[in-house]
Amino acid sequence: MNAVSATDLLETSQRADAAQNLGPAQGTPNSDERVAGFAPLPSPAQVRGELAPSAALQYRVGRARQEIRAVLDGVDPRLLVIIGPCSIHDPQAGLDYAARLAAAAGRHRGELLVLMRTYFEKPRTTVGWKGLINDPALDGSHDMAAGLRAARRFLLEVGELGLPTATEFLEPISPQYLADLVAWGAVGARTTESQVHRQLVSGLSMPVGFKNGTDGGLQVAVDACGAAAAPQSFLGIDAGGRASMVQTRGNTDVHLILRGGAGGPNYSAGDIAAASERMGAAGLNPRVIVDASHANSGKSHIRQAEVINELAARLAAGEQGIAGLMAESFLVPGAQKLEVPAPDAARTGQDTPVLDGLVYGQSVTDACMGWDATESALETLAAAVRAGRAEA
Ligand SMILES: O=C[C@H](O)[C@H](O)COP(=O)(O)O
Ligand SMILES: C=C(OP(=O)(O)O)C(=O)O
Repeated sequence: MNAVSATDLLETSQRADAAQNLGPAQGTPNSDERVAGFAPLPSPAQVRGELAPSAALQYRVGRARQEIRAVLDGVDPRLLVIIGPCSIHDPQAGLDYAARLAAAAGRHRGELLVLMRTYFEKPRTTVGWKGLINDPALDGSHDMAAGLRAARRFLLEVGELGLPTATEFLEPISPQYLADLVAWGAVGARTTESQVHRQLVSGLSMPVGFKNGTDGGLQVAVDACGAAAAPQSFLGIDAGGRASMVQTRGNTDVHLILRGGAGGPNYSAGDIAAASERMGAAGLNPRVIVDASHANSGKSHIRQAEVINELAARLAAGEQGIAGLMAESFLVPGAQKLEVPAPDAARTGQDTPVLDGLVYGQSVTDACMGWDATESALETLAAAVRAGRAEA
């Protein structure tokens, strides 16, 4: 074995860091031993100032949140439909999709309150591409300042089409950059049990749904709603990007999202009644959102459309308790594989145009229904809501 000196190792890692534009780790002795470097980001206030919403859009975001609350509380008899790509990887294709969805949402506005999934942060089971904010060039270059701006720009553009936006909050810092443009939020199955995410939700301004755990466990999500509804004090950042003690008032618009689990789907009428009862017993909103994707469809986009049809038939027959549905949909059905290079490779974000090698409008994460299936799912759901009203 060749002897490698500590100096050699240090020089090698410094060269790699320089290639990635990382500053030196700044810790005192014995700290940051595994940190390759820190790259400062613009503050949330700076990015919000550069990409500011019009007064009309600010009004629309607030108005959409009120409408979502009314649907969740059963005051507005429409069905909430949270639909769109599993992840936004190509803003241009995302906007093409948004334009089509905005038109369809307008056609069905009497029955459906349609929000677009604008998901920029992907929780991974192990490793993989973690979304547009984390790696906007999809090549391992991790230009997060560009990613935050791209996500914010996308929210502005979708908002200007008149479509309310929905996103998963994963990193506790990113909401300061984006949340003012988001009408509805989710905490995913992998983070529902996390205290950090529950605290975060307690301070978010929009309604937020917690998913049941990946094992199918409901109690973690019921507990999450209880924790997020309460005032909390925790460590966070302010708009200037300063580390801060954050004190919240609690989010009373929290609710449950059933997404199935390791034991299979959980969208039967019995599952929904049991979940509603558990939430009601805890003093929380008993009306739930059903995710037709993920473990409720075995991640099959074909099965997802069938799940929507089953749920539509039940809504048409007058079933109560379902406030909304979530579905993953994009322009082209299915998904394609994205090969992300090894994290230690030095990249610029410009020399590998990953998008050029991908199918336009097809998911690079979970499989999505294509546009035709999406349009007919929205029609089926709108008809089901009309029939359900006649039934009641
Ligand atoms: O919704 C997306 C995925 O299901 C989630 O991010 C986990 O993905 P993974 O299991 O492929 O990492
Ligand atoms: C990651 C997601 O879902 P889940 O947390 O249910 O796996 C998602 O909706 O994108």
